[in-house]
Amino acid sequence: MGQAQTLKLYNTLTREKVDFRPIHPDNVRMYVCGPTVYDFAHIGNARPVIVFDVLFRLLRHVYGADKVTYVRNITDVDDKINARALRDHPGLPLNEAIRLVTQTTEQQFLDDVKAFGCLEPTHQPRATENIAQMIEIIEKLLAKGHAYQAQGEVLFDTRSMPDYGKLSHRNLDEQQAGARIAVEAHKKNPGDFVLWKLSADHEPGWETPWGLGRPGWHIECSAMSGRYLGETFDIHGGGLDLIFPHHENEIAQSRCAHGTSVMANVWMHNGFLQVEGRKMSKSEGNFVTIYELLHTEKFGGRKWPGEVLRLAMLMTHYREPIDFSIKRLEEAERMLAKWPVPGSEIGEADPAVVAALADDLNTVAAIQAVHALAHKASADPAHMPAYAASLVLLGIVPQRVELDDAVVHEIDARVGHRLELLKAKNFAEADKIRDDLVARGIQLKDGKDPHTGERVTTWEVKR
Ligand SMILES: Nc1ncnc2c1ncn2[C@@H]1O[C@H](COP(=O)(O)OP(=O)(O)OP(=O)(O)O)[C@@H](O)[C@H]1O
Ligand SMILES: [Zn+2]
Repeated sequence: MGQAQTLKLYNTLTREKVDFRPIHPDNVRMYVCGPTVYDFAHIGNARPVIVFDVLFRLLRHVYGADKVTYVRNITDVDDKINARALRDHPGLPLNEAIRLVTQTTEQQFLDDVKAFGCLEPTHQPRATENIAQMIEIIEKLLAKGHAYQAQGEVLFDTRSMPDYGKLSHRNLDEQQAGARIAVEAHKKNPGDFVLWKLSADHEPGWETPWGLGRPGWHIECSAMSGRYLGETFDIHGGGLDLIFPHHENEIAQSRCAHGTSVMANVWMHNGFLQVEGRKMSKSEGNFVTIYELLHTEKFGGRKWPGEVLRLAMLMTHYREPIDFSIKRLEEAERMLAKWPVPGSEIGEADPAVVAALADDLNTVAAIQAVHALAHKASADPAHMPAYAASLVLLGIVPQRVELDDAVVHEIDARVGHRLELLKAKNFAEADKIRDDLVARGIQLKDGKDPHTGERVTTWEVKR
């Protein structure tokens, strides 16, 4: 655990890699936008969860496990949730139906994420449990002239903030000039966004000075980050699609309400998981849910272990897009098959792994270093403790494989075929079979039957 290790992180705010210096090294604070709980999460949604789990692990390694506070929220109030509740539970009162949707979806999300070996964030606040904090921020914004009421809504006045648009590098004038859509009549500026809106009788609502209503999306994260991390904190993360408008508007609300010059010092965004070059998303309909991947045979005709998806995800740098495919999962699985199951003794992580991760989470280089270490640890147990510690940083635990009968049969048959090839002195083909099996983590041991003197081959799964 060395404080000497300086982390370099790419900051979307400045568009450059910076040396990371926490505001208080004994409480490093990170907020990551969590899921809106109306439907199963897809494997694209898993990317920020996994990427920021690696960062959480790294921060804990560098600053100490009890010196990092990680908040990932649950958005459990949203019009998409209301629509889903109406669709799925038409007989129930809306609020009851909403509770059913959010509770089951939230539980599903937590189960999904567990399969990826993610640590639990320090806090996982729900939006509906932070309404008072949202109201407080909106009151401040109104009092300071950064917000106004119009047609049953409280709106943020983007013109009231001179440097609005800094994160996404958008300029209000350009936006206005380029606006194709007519400005909604009640808005002062096209970029103004909803902080609060009135609810109809059947919609979920909370009593406020502006009537019974519900929050806009962005205000939730300002309220929850402020409550758990303070007005200014170290790192704010999420997927690339959140830069605008979500994060831009979080910054506007928090900075204007608190009178601060920054909300978070470092803004980090993961790239998209794509299918044939397009972002995996619910609206595109090109998604595979985490549940389907783990528990059904929908993707490639089989189930996939969570750690395989995790490794497949980390085989690309977090800011690059990933084109998702079965080939990629197979590649990760083959690599994992060669990694031994670590012993229980955890030593010091390999400096090469730490250095790679400290360079803006270079998981590609970190995995290469772990791979080399896995090889060494297989040959010499003295390397096991360092190997185990390095795996902890990546959050990957290679499991002993359980082979089903069909696979055992297939391997037996190939081993038998190889023996015949050897007898026929077709060494090239025989070696090909051996190499193939080795690539799957299956080690062959050639010997002689002590009684008959005949060549025999046994095999085992090496992990
Ligand atoms: N294809 C993707 N690749 C990487 N990250 C993604 C992808 N799709 C969504 N995310 C991220 O997942 C997190 C959860 O977001 P959210 O629950 O709002 O997803 P969503 O917007 O419902 O998904 P969708 O885009 O499919 O509608 C966010 O950080 C978002 O940036
Ligand atoms: Zn957010």
